[in-house]
Amino acid sequence: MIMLNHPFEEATAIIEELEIHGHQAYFVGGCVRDLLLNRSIGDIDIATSAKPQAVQEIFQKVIPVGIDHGTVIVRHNKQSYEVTTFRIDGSYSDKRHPDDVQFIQTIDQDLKRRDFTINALAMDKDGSIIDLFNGRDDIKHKLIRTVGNGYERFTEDALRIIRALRFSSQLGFVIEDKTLDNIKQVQHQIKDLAVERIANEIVKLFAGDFVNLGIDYLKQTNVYKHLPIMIEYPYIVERIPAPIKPLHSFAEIIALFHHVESEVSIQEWIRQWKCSNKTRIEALQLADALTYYRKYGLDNWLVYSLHHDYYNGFIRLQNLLLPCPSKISRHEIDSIEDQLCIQTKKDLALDGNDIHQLFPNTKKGPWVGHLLDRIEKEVVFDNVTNEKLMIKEWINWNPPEID
Ligand SMILES: Nc1ccn([C@@H]2O[C@H](COP(=O)(O)OP(=O)(O)OP(=O)(O)O)[C@@H](O)[C@H]2O)c(=O)n1
Ligand SMILES: [Mg+2]
Repeated sequence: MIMLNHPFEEATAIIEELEIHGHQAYFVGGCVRDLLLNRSIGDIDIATSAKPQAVQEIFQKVIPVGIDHGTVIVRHNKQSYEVTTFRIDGSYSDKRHPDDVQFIQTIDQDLKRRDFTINALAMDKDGSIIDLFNGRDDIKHKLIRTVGNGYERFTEDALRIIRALRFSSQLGFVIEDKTLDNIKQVQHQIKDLAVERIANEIVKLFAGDFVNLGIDYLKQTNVYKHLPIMIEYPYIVERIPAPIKPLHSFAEIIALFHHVESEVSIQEWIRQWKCSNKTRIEALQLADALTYYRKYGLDNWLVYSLHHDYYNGFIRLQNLLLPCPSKISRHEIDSIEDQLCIQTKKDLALDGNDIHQLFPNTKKGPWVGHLLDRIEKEVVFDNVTNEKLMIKEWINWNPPEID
């Protein structure tokens, strides 16, 4: 038995409440695995014999996020807990009714439907563990192994193939031989998955502490040949520098791939992987910064153009690509930032109106913007002081090309 501390202690109240109402309830999945591994606990998931309707009646604050699949979020002391009814998935045994799930009364069958032995653990409120598939042994031996027949587990949900690789990357675990064979047999089904689900797992894979192991599996299994863009440009995976360090976002991953094969535009990555606008902006900024660095190195303009939030991502990526002695530090970037005399174009001491007053007889046009761009660069590089008079003087010597 294990002494349960935070965050399990707080969640015990949910299990007790379900038990008081005559139901069974356990901690399940990743939280139990991570507890045994001494890793920080992400979400706490609870499995129960109570039907979703009953769960909703027992607790005051609930969010019915996936009633059809038996999942209700219970809010307790400002925390969210996913409470899911014991179930077997109809879709797994009968592909004709994909959303058909069947609620059941015992946890055994529920554990049997899960992906890997290390994830098929349940724990009661006192810390006793139910381990029907030797998940604890596999944790001890650092092994990723499917529960039962791997071919079936992966056919039920091909995302589990990518999950296997991402767990190896997060935990530094080896994929057990048969499981690896099954991955190779079923991987062509990856193409039918929603790309957003794959992207979620790929982000975790590239963020893992053992990312190089994850990437090795990606190559060794040929799984990457079933992923968008990598289908068409399989060699880009070979071009990932090795070893790498963990990356923190999908945008960083895209920027890295774009750097090793610029023929695939950021836009294309965003389109095929259905990324958010936020990811698009971040990836474009990072890719621009890497390209600029390759040409000019680290200077005022690079730091000025790159959004503050992406400094660390840029450093992470750039340092993968640079030999050891020339690595960039955050301190280096911060001290350049501190000395920048403007933060944005709006900080320029002179604007479009001022320019029109300087050239009262000249028609408005794109030349005004171009001139401002040049001024901005001169000011950022400290070639011109950011004062109206000084800038006007500069314009005198560097007259605009009027279109
Ligand atoms: N395709 C999937 C996804 C999930 N699960 C089961 O549902 C649990 C919870 O899923 P999820 O939160 O996605 O994964 P975790 O293992 O909890 O990992 P993480 O720590 O990243 O949340 C898993 O442990 C596993 O038992 C599964 O069997 N098959
Ligand atoms: Mg989880």
